[in-house]
Amino acid sequence: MKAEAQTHVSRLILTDFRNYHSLSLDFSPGAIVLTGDNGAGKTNLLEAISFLTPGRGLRRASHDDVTRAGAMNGFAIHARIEGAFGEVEIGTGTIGDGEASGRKVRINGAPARSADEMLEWLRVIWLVPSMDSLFTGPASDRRRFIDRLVLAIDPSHGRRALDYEKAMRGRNRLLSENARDEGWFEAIERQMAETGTAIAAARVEMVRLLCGMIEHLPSDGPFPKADIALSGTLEEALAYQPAVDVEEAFLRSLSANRYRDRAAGRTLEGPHRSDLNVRHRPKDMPAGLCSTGEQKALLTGLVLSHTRLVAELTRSAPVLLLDEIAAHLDAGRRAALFEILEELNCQAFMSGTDAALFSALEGRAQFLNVSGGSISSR
Ligand SMILES: Nc1ncnc2c1ncn2[C@@H]1O[C@H](COP(=O)(O)OP(=O)(O)OP(=O)(O)O)[C@@H](O)[C@H]1O
Repeated sequence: MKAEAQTHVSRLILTDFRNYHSLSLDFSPGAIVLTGDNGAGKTNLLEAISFLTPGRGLRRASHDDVTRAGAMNGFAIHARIEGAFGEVEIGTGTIGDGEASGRKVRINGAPARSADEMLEWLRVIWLVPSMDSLFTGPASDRRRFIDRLVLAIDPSHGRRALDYEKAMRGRNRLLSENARDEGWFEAIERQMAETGTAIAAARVEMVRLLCGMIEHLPSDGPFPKADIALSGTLEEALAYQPAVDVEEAFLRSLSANRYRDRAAGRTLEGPHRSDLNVRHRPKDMPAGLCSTGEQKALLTGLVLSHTRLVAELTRSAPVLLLDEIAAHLDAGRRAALFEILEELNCQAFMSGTDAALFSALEGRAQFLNVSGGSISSR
């Protein structure tokens, strides 16, 4: 079943972003293949598109890092987005605003209330090589991953996470200062319990929805549904209790454990410590113990399931950024991926050094050559 509608980036204009001094490009709605040598600027282009969503983009880079070396005034990204709603112009960057004030977002020329406003128009999902260590790296990577999935369907999740972080930093400060002010602790812990429970509940819900979407993957083939089993640790426990009891339990526990946390110098429990478990079902094995290829297939299956989920919930297929994915897949897996992308009906940017890997898409995709900060059609 094809997603009914699609949102896509139809034009992108970059100023002083990474190795692009000045670039203006028009894109077609379907598959877009970016090929070029190492260091040409393929990932940089995908990264620019990832800035059309809140956060620090697919490399989690600072504004200084993404500003072209030697540029004096920051960077700017302008995009025209087309969807069932018609057209909208999104502009973002630091030009004229300086690093201290952060990047600004404009929608149709007017300042946005916050970066989250971009999510009303466009959802961007990515799969990049740095995610290859998702299952073997620290739990914080997996928390960030699940939070990004939640954010794509619930824009208020970012605010919640910031509020929780702020409250926790306040509690940690009180702990390290050996403060005894009950009133302060109570106020901060109440806020942590409220936002922390909401964060955990949103993650539980995402895991539940994703499990449903995984069922849409093919039964066999390169990204089979039978392989993926998902669960969260804290989230799983919380999922089976009514939210308010959980909030009260978390609050009681925070209060009861001040002494322990004071000794540790930080808050030892809460959603900032939870993890996402992904298992290879047939092997009954944590994903982190699987082979590199198996991990890649599990991750690809997860990202495709999330793409389908976003398409269903928002009634519009999101934009996908797939960096160097084709190089890791054999011909059969590549063909299957292209088929799934076509079925999902999303605009998918795919990069690689070797155009031959995308030959199956001849006549069905827009092919672009990237070279030293400029881009030409093939
Ligand atoms: N702030 C910056 N200013 C200017 N150039 C930059 C900046 N940041 C990165 N670059 C340059 O961008 C290039 C890397 O581009 P990118 O990562 O997009 O390459 P790529 O085409 O994806 O290559 P690969 O195939 O090796 O992954 C490098 O040459 C790097 O020096």
